[in-house]
Amino acid sequence: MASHAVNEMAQKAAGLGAAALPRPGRVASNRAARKTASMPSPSASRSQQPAAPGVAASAVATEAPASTAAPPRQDEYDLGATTLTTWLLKQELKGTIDSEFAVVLSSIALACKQIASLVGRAGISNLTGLAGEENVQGEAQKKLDVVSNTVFSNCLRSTGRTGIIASEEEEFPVFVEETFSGNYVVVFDPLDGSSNIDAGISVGSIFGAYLPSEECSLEDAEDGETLMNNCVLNVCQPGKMLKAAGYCLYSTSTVLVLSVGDGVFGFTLDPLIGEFVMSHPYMQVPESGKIYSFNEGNYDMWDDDVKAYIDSLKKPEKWEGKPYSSRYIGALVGDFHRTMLYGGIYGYPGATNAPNGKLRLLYECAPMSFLAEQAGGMGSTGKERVLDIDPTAVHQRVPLFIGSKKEVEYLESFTKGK
Ligand SMILES: O=P(O)(O)OC[C@H]1O[C@](O)(COP(=O)(O)O)[C@@H](O)[C@@H]1O
Repeated sequence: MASHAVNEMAQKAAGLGAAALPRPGRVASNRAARKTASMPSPSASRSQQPAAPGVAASAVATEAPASTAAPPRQDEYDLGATTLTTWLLKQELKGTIDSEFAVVLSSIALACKQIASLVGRAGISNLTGLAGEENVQGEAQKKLDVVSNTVFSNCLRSTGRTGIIASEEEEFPVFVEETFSGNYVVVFDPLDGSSNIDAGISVGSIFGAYLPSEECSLEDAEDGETLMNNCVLNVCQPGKMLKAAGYCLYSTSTVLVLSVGDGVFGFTLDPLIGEFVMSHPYMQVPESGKIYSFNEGNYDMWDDDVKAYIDSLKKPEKWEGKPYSSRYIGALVGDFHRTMLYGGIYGYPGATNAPNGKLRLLYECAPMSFLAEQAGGMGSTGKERVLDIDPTAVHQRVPLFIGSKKEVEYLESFTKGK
């Protein structure tokens, strides 16, 4: 079933007008025509940003301030809680982000709200099952993979502040023609863990946002090919350059977790008012936790050092008589969210059939590692810090071990330097 047919179904399900869903994936062709258009140059926009110039987002965990209590209620209609909107405003006032970036993050929150409602009603709106097409990774796309990608792309485009978007579901980064300032670069996995959809088990969305690269301006692209190269270069930035990262969990509740480089905050969607309300201020991943989350079905294909590590977790005598517990949802967002709250480690090692594992650096491993570090945890390939890796391709895969600091360090004691 062609993707636009799936979109039509989503339109019906989401009650959106036909015009609202432009065809995703329009790339460079219109660029030459717009060459003359007086778009602000990426470098100009960067200097206007109150960003910490040239410094990668702080990887140091941010301590919670003395009081994270909600502000006093003004009256009975005062939510008495911090919503995502008011939190973004506070970040702007603090100069951590600017108004244009706040618009981009709000558009991502809107996309997550839409996806939450589509996921919640998938079984009764004919949105379960396959879309009949494969994505660039050779994976059979679920209908909701395609729909979530359209929803995310639409929301980002509608801001006029995103210059380039790159999705797990799109082979190439997309140059956003509608942009008129900010030119932020946004990478995303619109629906992570989609193999869980039809069974109604947790899934999620993952995203990361960068400033446009100064080294390769979109302005100077003479033709479509150069533009595409510049788009790819803009997207392929190391995780330590992230300006923000986050995920949204679609499960027993819908929880949006994000960081703009100054701690990690979680917001739960209140279905009564349709707003994300702060529920997890200054998230800190526990320093250790006796929960490991690996797909042990791949055990025989792992390196010996990873096997030795996993075997060690199961030896009760090593852990005061109580071995580690195994938990695996099969959706990175769900397993990572639990790890952020309870501690422990999630891992997707390389294997003989997939030496770099399964997960994609740009829109899965780097955003999650940014969050882990902001919350006092770690993100490692087993050999190096995920955030230090310079991506060489948009859909590049790397092994991932992420979670509590002491747990990842213990893992690295098996894998590093061997
Ligand atoms: O089924 P496996 O091999 O354990 O893989 C599950 C992992 O793959 C993922 O589903 C990633 O892939 P998708 O983004 O394509 O869903 C992760 O969320 C999850 O942790």
